Amino acid sequence: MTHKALYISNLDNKKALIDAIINKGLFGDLSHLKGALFSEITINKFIEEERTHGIYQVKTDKIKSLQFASQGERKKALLQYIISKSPDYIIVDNLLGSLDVSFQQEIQSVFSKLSQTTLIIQIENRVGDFLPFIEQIYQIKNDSLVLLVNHTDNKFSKPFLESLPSSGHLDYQVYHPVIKFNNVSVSYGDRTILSRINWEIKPGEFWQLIGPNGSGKSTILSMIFGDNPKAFGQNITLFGVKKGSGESVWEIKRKIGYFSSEMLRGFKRLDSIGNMIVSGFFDTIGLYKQPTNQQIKSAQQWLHVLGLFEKRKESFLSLSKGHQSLVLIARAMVKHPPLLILDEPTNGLDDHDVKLFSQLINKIAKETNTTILYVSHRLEEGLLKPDFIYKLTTNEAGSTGKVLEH
Ligand SMILES: Nc1ncnc2c1ncn2[C@@H]1O[C@H](COP(=O)(O)OP(=O)(O)OP(=O)(O)O)[C@@H](O)[C@H]1O
Repeated sequence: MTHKALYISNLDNKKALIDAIINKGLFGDLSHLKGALFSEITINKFIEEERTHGIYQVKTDKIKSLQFASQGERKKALLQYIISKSPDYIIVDNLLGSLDVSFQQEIQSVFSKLSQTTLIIQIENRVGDFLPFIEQIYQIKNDSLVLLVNHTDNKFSKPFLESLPSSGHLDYQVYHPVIKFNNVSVSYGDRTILSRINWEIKPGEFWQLIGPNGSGKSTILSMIFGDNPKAFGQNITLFGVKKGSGESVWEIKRKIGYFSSEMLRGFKRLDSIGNMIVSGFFDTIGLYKQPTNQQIKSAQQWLHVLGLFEKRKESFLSLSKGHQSLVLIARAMVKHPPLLILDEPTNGLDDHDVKLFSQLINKIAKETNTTILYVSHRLEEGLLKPDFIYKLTTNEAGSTGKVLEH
């Protein structure tokens, strides 16, 4: 049994490649074998089944439904389900994305064991994520498979040379504290998720939020950015104002630039790249209001920074995933928000795009006064070290948090 892998970029059509592996014998004839696909694609299919037919096939002792499970919990549950079906081969797509550090190690050893009896075909866009037992790693060149040799890519060592638009006389100190949680606890039914969280973020700081899968990171974000009803009655201060003392959700959202890799899936409309950035002033997707000259100028400066000014009238969807991410970060930043939230921002990006992403965030951290809250299991190589890390630790009685300083 020769385990194989395919190194792809965000420009390759992953779904078509998976189809070619399963049905067209890209890596040899699999038609007589029982296969499984370990991928977000499969998770989304099962969630669709839950929603439309009420069929709950993928469960664990802890998780009864994929819909309400965290990203990592979903992958754990899918792996357990796939193993229970004893397939002859498993196609693994984005093995480590969304997984916490300890589960990353665990899943690698689970697959090492499985590889003794089961053919593994792995598809990755991060060269560091291949399983150690894979014997042959291929990539697509001119529509054919070639072995991957010595992958280095230094093409974009200094991609963003122009300055970011200035925030003028905006005084970010008036937003102190940007976020303050005072003994915040959250429960679902009789399960406590967060237990007495105390956390203060000051203007201009760069934070990373970490914690194992299911520890409550997304829940914390939804209390800040979303309209999670669990925030009601809690002692939370946002931008110097106690939550619940009159500010509407929209007023809060106006002060936050938000980017998550999940957003890349949501855009189907045919907006131009330029409009996509300008729409950041209105917190809408697409442009419904006439922007002011100053707003247009600011958006144009972002287009210059990204090197996309000449392409501004082209469709946003024509860009690679990496460049779509950069445009959405510019869209989040164009209004000079006091807070930028980056929620698992590199999940799904390939090596090349992650380098671009890191350089853009470094530039934002250096050139603006915006506070950055970065939520990720990974600390990307090229990314500046955050000033502080807030770490959630899971406990039976709910996750607790503490600040780790560099
Ligand atoms: N609406 C809900 N009903 C019941 N349980 C929920 C609901 N929303 C979240 N949970 C549970 O709360 C816990 C925390 O979930 P959350 O998504 O905040 O974790 P996370 O730290 O972001 O995880 P991951 O790193 O895996 O994305 C999980 O165990 C999840 O199953």
